[in-house]
Amino acid sequence: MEGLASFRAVPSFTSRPRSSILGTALNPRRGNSLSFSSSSSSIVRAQQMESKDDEPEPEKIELKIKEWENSMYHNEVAASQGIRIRRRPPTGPPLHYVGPFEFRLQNEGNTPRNILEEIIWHKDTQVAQLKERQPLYSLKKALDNAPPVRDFIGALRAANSRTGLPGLIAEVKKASPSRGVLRENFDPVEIAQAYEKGGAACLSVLADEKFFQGSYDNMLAIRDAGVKCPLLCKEFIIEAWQIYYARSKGADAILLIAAVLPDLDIKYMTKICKMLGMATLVEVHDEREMDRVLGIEEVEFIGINNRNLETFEVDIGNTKKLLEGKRGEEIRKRDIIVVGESGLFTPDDIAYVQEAGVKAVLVGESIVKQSDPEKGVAGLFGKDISLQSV
Ligand SMILES: O=P(O)(O)OC[C@@H](O)[C@@H](O)c1c[nH]c2ccccc12
Repeated sequence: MEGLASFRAVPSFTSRPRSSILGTALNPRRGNSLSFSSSSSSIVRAQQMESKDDEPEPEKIELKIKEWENSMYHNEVAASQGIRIRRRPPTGPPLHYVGPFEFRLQNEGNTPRNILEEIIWHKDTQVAQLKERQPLYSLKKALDNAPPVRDFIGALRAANSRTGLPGLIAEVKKASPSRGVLRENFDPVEIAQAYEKGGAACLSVLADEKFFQGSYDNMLAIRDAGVKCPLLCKEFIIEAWQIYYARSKGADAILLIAAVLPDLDIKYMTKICKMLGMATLVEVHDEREMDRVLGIEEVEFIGINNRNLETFEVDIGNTKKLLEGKRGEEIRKRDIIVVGESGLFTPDDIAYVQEAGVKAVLVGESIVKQSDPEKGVAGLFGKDISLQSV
């Protein structure tokens, strides 16, 4: 099993473990607990906690360290890359007495610092439950029956060539934490069909139920209805398992958020998407994230989110800012497709981000809340961009 390390437990008779106790694992045969201290290598030294008088014989103990070690390693690496989002609540209560409950600091212990962190902590629990129900080996079998993958980036390039405007990724989104319910009478298939008729090149389908009232199954329903637009699974990816799961539900592209994932995760997950024939949209919000992502050679498809996912502030000037100077030159040299995301409502907004250098736009609110989303698409671009029009 991944992350399992086996070693010979070398009984130690020190009265207490070295350094801080970072985790414990039960020794299945003896019911006692082991402590292990921090170590830079993936094999940690373990020490018997048994009291001196027991004569523990050396024994081969398998110690599952994946969660503990990855959690420690992940947080350190993430912090070194400027990632503020923690993958899961810090374990246990605050490490020191913080006074009566009513005087506790808001950010003490297990309180998420912002909505993005709250969503990621929810994902951590949700993905663990989904994996229990459908382990990776069974998911890989489900992939044999998945609908064929389609060329997401190719569809955007074709639309851009056809209309001379940025290719539209139209978002099937019922609600969001920042805007609440956008559309009460929400039929994902009807909305997808209207977007396609209006000229959308691709669709973005929210999968998260708790915060966006979305569903993975909406992707299958949209495909079963005969919609040809390739689908982006709009989800908060924290583990590779989710990529396989999205593919099994008909996704053609995956979103990876740089504010959440360290570089190595982005690199690794991009390779998995490529192996599955899927596109990987890597999303950035600021210069540091853009520079990190440009440093990953596998990246060919970048989204600039004009919305700060921690504060919900929206500024379409963000797209222009991140495409200026050396960054823009690097992107053009590598022919990286850039998507302008969020806060786009009018033809002037589209013209502004197109002038900045995007070849595609990701739009949700301004068209999903229209009574006729097909007309909403024409209103967004200021002209009919449907296949019948040009
Ligand atoms: O509804 P808007 O402002 O048009 O934004 C759409 C899309 O960009 C937005 O939903 C989005 C882009 N990246 C995200 C990451 C998580 C959640 C949501 C998003």
